Amino acid sequence: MRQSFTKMHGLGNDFVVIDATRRPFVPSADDLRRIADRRFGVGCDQILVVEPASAPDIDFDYRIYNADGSESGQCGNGARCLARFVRDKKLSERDTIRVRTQSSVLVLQLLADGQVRVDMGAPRFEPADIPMLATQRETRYRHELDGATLEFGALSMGNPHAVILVDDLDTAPVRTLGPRLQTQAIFPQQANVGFMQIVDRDTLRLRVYERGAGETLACGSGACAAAVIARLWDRVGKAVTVQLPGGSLQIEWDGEGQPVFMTGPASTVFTGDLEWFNQ
Ligand SMILES: N[C@@H](CCC[C@H](N)C(=O)O)C(=O)O
Repeated sequence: MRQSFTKMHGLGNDFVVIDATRRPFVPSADDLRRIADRRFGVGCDQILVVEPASAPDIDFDYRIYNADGSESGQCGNGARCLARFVRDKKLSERDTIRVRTQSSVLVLQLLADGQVRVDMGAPRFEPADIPMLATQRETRYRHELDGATLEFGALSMGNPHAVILVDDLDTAPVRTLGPRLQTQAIFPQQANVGFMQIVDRDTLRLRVYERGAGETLACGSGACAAAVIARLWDRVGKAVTVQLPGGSLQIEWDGEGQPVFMTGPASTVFTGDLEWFNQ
């Protein structure tokens, strides 16, 4: 039997989305890498799978796989695409749905203008929750790397993030320092590494070297992480526009213990069938 899929993107962070509500989709890591391959497969940063709800208070389970076959507990741009997908495929008629990932419950709201607003949950800062090997929570962590002291903020948005402040995003060492910091032993599950430039109190610029996918055109959870860290460092207010290479997201955060809200677009590109995927 063929496996149908929908190709979608959120600001150029692209996805293969699969409906597993009626028939299970149980891919191996090799299957996932093949789907994500931009030459031998469909090509994407992440594969998103919609599954039947595993608890009464949610609408769907939402599984997230990176292009390298690893699984994550969070994908913000994917969450917006999932809301669009569920509506377009008539899996739900509701404007607001609750989905459960490996690590979080997210509330997705389809807005009248076609954008999607996501309650991403509250950021977690305790090192054990990120997870990160550190003796105590810090607003700024310092880490010796390649003979220099690197300063960054760290938190979990349901997945681990480190955020580095830079003066000039265009020349930031995203593809060299990103993978170096990502794979340090202080991050036992690795981390998504964001490079953030402050434009003004309402605006950030951001590039993210993602775990399992490399640098992407946008990272929704990374945008939330950057906005939270910038607010903790008193560099922005409670609502910020985060400008990513693929476009902008609106992020709102009321402070410690409160959820982060992310608003942005979700686009469908095409649908197809995986001819080789038989289950
Ligand atoms: N692109 C995503 C994040 C996807 C998962 C991430 N690479 C991880 O491994 O945690 C987003 O929009 O949040």
